Amino acid sequence: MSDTPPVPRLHVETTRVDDLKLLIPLIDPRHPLIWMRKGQGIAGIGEALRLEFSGPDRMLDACAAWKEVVDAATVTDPISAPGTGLVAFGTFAFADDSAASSVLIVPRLVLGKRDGRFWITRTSVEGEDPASVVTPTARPLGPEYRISLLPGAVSAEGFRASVDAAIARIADQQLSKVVLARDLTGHLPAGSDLRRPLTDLALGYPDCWTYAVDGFVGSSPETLVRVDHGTVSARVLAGTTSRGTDAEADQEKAVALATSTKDLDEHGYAVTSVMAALTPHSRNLTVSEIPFTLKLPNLWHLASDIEGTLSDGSTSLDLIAALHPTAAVAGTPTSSALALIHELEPFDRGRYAGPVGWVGADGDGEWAVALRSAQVDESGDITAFAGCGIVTDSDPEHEYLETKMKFRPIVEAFG
Ligand SMILES: C=C(O[C@H]1C=CC=C(C(=O)O)[C@@H]1O)C(=O)O
Repeated sequence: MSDTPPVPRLHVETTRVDDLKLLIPLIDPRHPLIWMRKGQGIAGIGEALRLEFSGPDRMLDACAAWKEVVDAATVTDPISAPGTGLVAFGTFAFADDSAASSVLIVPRLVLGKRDGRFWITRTSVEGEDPASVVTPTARPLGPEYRISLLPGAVSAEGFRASVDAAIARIADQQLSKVVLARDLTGHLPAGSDLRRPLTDLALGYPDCWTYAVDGFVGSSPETLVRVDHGTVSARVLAGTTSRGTDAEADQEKAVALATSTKDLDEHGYAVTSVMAALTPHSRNLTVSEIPFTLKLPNLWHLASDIEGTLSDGSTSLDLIAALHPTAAVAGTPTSSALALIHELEPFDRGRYAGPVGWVGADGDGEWAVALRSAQVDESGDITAFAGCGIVTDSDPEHEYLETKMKFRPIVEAFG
């Protein structure tokens, strides 16, 4: 007899509503579920279904489990737009051997806004009274709090030493690029309202994907993959510099980044890895001819947009499984880079640099690379990571300062 629990039969109903003002005040202060950019997106409340995965096949297992959930569900969706109908929010661990769980969560209630359309999706499990899924009202934010995030397992010196070691391995031709991270840790006061940092992130970084799934929060500028009615797209980032202190200096920084051989090399590895992963699943795949400079409040990135048409019916979950980990967060070649990360980073990255996003019933979805993130545990412990691509011309002090810039969104949202 199989001991696999039966797949729950979900009853899902989307209805159009006239208006939804701000999404964040509507969500749970302690267990927020959100995915938004430029003020649009989806917010979730409660859990109708939670699926957990781990190990090397965590994403492929999620694909299979999601298909069963979709097949068993009854969905009424008169809008049929990205984020309507049955959706799950998801976050996946970076490493195959991570102790962090990877999850798909179907909320009881999803509130969505996109292109002037607003909707509410109610989900109940068969046997439950659908009327028990009540519409929330905005709740005032809880008391203000400010915490310090301090170096955790890796000190500034430790990070610089790891970068030195990585440069030596690259010089030895053991690999071409590796992405090394360091951690900051802190503790939140009991009952802290996570909608506060999320509001700061969403307002401060409107062009990034602001996300919260299972205590994992952040604002990422990097789209791992987006699948929408047969089109596939991604935004690859790698190569970073600081913002200038005035308009002229800022422009000079952008020009220097766009012409830096070191950053263009670092970027090239990341683009190649994404193209290689998407090519078997797409046709007409195009990439920006030369990388462009992407301006964020805390830094400049080199960016390339990739777009194509899906050729094999892959879902967004299939594609995150194919793409992860790209050379923007691991390195090149992938296996040597992962081995070096394992050797030089004395911590489990958890969900940092893994895929975070959502998937719909038809497999479409939007996934970011979980950068500029922090994991908040039930105890209030918080851990954040930031990393940099190391190539042959990297400089340890420069890379350390780059991690400081990358921590800024999280450090300022919580501090
Ligand atoms: C690994 C991170 O950023 C990646 C994405 C953009 C630019 C990067 C870089 O310039 O090193 C990294 O590849 C991070 O933010 O922790």
